[in-house]
Amino acid sequence: MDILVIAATEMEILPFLRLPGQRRRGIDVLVTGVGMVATAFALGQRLATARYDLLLNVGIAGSFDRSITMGEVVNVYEDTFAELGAEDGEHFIDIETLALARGTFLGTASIDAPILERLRKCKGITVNSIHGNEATITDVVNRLNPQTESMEGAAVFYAAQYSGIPVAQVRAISNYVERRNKAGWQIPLAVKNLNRWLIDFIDAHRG
Ligand SMILES: O=C(O)c1cccc(C(=O)CC[C@H]2O[C@@H](n3cnc4c(=O)[nH]cnc43)[C@H](O)[C@@H]2O)c1
Repeated sequence: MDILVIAATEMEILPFLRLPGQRRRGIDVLVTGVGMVATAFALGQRLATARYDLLLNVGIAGSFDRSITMGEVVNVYEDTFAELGAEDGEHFIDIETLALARGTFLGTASIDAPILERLRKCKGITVNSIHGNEATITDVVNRLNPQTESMEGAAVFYAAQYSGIPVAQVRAISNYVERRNKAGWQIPLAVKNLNRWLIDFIDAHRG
């Protein structure tokens, strides 16, 4: 199985990148840069010249859901471009209601693997700006009821959908989505747990 692991930054998958090459055999890694545009561009370029059986987007993420513990690794099965649409005074009209494009995409990998199945399944949104304002957080929760937030997930699902390649998104929670509180972020814990999961997953699927 040819797998492409996609991460926004090297920092998020450094423990995986430090594995001996032999253990990473058959697995390609793409570090895209942060955000939807960088991700779509890098992934589009890669998929123009290489074939994969599975795209696996990994990274850290924020959580709206306080029942998810800091550092928990989750399976984001659905992801929405939360800012894609139009403002109409106080209201927001999403891109699907405008009938201009699809705004929500699904993880499509039918991986019969307990290692993926045992993760909590979460509904995610993808944003250009990390939420850090109580009013806009309330608005997006009321509108989309998301559990997680990243800056790339929906772009990876989009590229996978239009390339016809199965895709999964696995993220570890580094912070709660709240008024900006950088001191509360636990990036090292999230990166450690994410990479433990990734290494177990790859060991189970290499070959
Ligand atoms: O906000 C900062 O000051 C900051 C400083 C260092 C690193 C970062 C990040 O790595 C965040 C961007 C990165 O992580 C994902 N992520 C993590 N938490 C969230 C979130 O609450 N909302 C959206 N994205 C988040 C994201 O996918 C980026 O790739 C930030």
